[in-house]
Amino acid sequence: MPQDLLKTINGPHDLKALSVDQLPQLADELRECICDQISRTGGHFASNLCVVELTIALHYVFDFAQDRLLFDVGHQCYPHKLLTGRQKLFPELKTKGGMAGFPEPRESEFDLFSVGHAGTAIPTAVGMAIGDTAIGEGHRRCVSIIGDASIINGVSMEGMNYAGTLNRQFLTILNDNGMAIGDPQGAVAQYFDRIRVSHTFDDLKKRGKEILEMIPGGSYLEDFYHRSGEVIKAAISTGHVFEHFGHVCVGPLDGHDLPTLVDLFNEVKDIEKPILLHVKTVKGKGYVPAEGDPFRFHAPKAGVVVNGNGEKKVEEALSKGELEKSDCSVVKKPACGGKSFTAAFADGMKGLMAKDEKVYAITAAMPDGTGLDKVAEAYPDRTIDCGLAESLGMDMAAGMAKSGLKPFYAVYSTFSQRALDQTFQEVALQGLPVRVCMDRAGYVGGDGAMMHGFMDIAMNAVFPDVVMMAPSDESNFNAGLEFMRGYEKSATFIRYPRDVVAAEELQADVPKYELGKANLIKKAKGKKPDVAVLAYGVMVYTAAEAIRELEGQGYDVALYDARFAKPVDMGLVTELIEGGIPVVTVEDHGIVGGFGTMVLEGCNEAGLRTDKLKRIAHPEKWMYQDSRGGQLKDAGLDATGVASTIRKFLDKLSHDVNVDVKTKSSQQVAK
Ligand SMILES: Cc1ncc(C[n+]2csc(CCOP(=O)(O)OP(=O)(O)O)c2C)c(N)n1
Ligand SMILES: CC(=O)[C@@H](O)[C@H](O)COP(=O)(O)O
Ligand SMILES: [Mg+2]
Repeated sequence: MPQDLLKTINGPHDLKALSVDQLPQLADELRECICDQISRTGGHFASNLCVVELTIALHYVFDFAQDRLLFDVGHQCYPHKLLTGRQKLFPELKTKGGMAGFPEPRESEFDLFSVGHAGTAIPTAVGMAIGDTAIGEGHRRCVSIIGDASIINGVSMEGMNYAGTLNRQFLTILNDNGMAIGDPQGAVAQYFDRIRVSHTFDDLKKRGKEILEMIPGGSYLEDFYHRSGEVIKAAISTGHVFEHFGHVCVGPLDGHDLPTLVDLFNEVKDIEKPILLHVKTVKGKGYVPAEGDPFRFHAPKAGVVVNGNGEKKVEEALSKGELEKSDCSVVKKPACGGKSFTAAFADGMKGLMAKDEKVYAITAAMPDGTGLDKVAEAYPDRTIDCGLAESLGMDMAAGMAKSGLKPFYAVYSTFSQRALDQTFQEVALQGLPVRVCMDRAGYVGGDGAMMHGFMDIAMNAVFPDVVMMAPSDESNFNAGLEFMRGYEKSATFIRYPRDVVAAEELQADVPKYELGKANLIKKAKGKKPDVAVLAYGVMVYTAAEAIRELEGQGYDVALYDARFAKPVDMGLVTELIEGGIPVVTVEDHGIVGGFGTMVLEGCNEAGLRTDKLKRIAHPEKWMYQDSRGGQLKDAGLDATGVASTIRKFLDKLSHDVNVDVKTKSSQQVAK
């Protein structure tokens, strides 16, 4: 398809110039453009296909140069970006200088917040509605789109609760595709499922009169009904759960029925009430394999989606009965070039669960991302998905630990931020042995600034007694998990990156984890090394590579796997500093409050000199979308960067010593 219409759209004004009859073709072209792009670069897929009609209809009716549009999570913003003048950026999706994978105000005035975490759209929309009204801009309409899984997130519900009291236009679109990344969890998901049948507008028209009979006479809804347009009359819903949150509820409607959506938005756009529009959609709509398996097509890697031609082949095979919808796994994931830390975690967890029936695993809507889907296959009764609710996950873990279980909460570092207060009060303050396993710790690559795990040490190390660890490779991961299983005195945290574990490990026999003890990986050649490197987590391997370069240049370096950021191995640090050996820390975490800073603070507490201590960590700046390798390089955290920083540090120290010696001798001469 040549995408003739799409090419003419440089902004919503061009879209508005089309006739409603042309919109379905535009929808097809948008889908093809997205399929083509994702086949080449990977990216969020099924959710974008899902909102094509909704996005077109919204931009067709509203004016988001003025009005407010907020996407929850934001992983479904590609059609929006393609309709708001960003087609040229799309080929470089999620790469440096290219299009961000999430809403990004730096890119366009049509994106209001830089977001990727769920639960943000409704509460921020409430704030904007209040703010706009207060400053005399209340004519700006406010619209948010949220998925069926994200709406159960605590802060979404809090937003709905407040929104129900707003006395102005406020439209929330519940995009109910019956999916989170995997299956949605909980009672609300079951409720949505019961009202899953998607009514076409024609069906609904037949129900129009029945609806009126269901509306209590004299109620605000009856009054509203009589003043409403035809679509609202047909689709107004009574008894919807969000009616009790003070919203007029409309739907469920078919979220792919473009003409009806356009009519509906025209009818609701100026209604001065909070309205909840419930639409039923198909995640992956229009790409048959994704419709059959939206879980696998949530965010496929490059090559998983087969471009236009391949799609036709799949469709053909389906129509000939050569392929079942459920069998769409014929479209294989490309080899990822090594075992991921996530896979190592899943294997490690299975090992723990095999030997200890008190071990339970929890995820908050990330079974695939955290590897717990594999664990659930082996231990379905001891693996819990609590839904898209990180704070709930943390509190459930607290309760389970209190009952005597050994909960391991697998959560992305960035999403664990959403459970900070629960970690503080319900876990740490109680001294409960919750085991928090933080995946995606460090730079994550293409998802960009909001998804890096750059503050998990800073955020959690402040709690007295907790233990913080990071494994350098798979053997250390297993040893670390085993330590956590046995440690009952407090919460334990382990962090690991969106990366692969080393195929060849640095140590043949990995010693057990001992609280607060680093592990010597490589001795210096001489008695007193030029420098000792204490690396944290996977950075041990980067440091080892940097050291090979330094040794080639004549430096004698010792390497330690720090293992613990809390407690820091102060015995080792004291020995090194008192022995006059410069110490360099290396980590994939923010410099503020990171492992190196823990060492620095430890030295300060112990009255040790810190002039021979150097921290290598994330610089204090936002790091936007790029490959993880690119981000590490930018931060000076690739092997070359680490070697160069160490070299400069040592050069400076020897220069300072020389200056010192010269100053002293000239002072002696003067005497
Ligand atoms: C706080 C938070 N936790 C987890 C995620 C990871 N995540 C991204 S999309 C998604 C599922 C969202 O489901 P839904 O809201 O129904 O949207 P859909 O993907 O179905 O379009 C999850 C769990 C996230 N982005 N933010
Ligand atoms: C939108 C979202 O939050 C997730 O889909 C996230 O992008 C997944 O990241 P990974 O690819 O690292 O699992
Ligand atoms: Mg959904």
